[in-house]
Amino acid sequence: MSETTEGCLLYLITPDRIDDLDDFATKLDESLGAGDVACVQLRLKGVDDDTIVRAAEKLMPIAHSHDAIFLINDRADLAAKVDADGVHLGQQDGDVPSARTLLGHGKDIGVTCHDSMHLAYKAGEEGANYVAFGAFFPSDTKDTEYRPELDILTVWDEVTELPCVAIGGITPENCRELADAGAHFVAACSSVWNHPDGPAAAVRAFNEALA
Ligand SMILES: Cc1ncc(COP(=O)(O)OP(=O)(O)O)c(N)n1
Ligand SMILES: Cc1ncsc1CCOP(=O)(O)O
Ligand SMILES: [Mg+2]
Repeated sequence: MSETTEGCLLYLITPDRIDDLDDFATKLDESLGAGDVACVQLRLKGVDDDTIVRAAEKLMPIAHSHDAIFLINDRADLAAKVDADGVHLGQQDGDVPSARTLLGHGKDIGVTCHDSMHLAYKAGEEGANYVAFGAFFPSDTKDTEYRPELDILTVWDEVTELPCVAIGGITPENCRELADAGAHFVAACSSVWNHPDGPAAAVRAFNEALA
C-alpha cells in the first residue's frame, strides 16, 4: 500500500464469519463495483485454515478485478500459501521480520499499533508497509481498550512517509474527520456489511464522503 495522491481511500474488512461464500462473493463484487476501495482484508475468526484458503481463493480474484489489493488478517503463513498481496498483523500475530521472510519483499505487511506512536515507529523500523491506529470510535465488530485521539493521525502524517490506516467504528458519516486529520485509509467492516441500504450503498456513501 502506498500513499496516494487521491487522498484517503476505503479499506474494506470482511465479516469475521462468512456462511454462504457464493452469496458473499456476489455482495463483494457489487460493493467493489460501487466505488473505489483500495484494499480488502479477509478477517475470518474461529474457522479452520481450509476455510480461510477457500475464501481467499474465491474472493481475491474479485478484489483484483476491481484493482483492490487483498490481504489476509493474522496469518502470514496463509497469506504466503494463497499468494495474497500481504498480511495484517496484530501485536499478538507474529513479528514483521518473520512475516517478511514468509512473504518476500513485494508484499504488504500492516501492523496494529492501537494508540501508540512507539509501536508505529517500531513497526516502521521493522519494515511494515503501513501502520493502523484505532479504535477511533466504539466498534460493533471488536471490543478494544484503545481509543486514540485524532491528532495521532496528524502527527504520524507529518513525521513519516509510511501510510496509516484508521480503524474502529468508522462510518460514512464520521470518516471525513479522520481523513482531514491525516488518515491515508479508513478501514470499515460493520458500517459496510450492515448498512441499511446494503454494502454497495455504503461503499458509495464512503466514496462521496471522502471525495
Ligand atoms: C487495518 C486493521 N487494523 C487493525 C486490525 C486489528 O488487528 P488485531 O489487533 O490483530 O485484531 P484482529 O483484527 O485480529 O481481531 C485489523 N484487523 N486491521
Ligand atoms: C479489527 C478491529 N480492530 C480495532 S477496531 C476493529 C473492528 C473494525 O470493524 P468496525 O468497522 O465494524 O468497527
Ligand atoms: Mg489479529
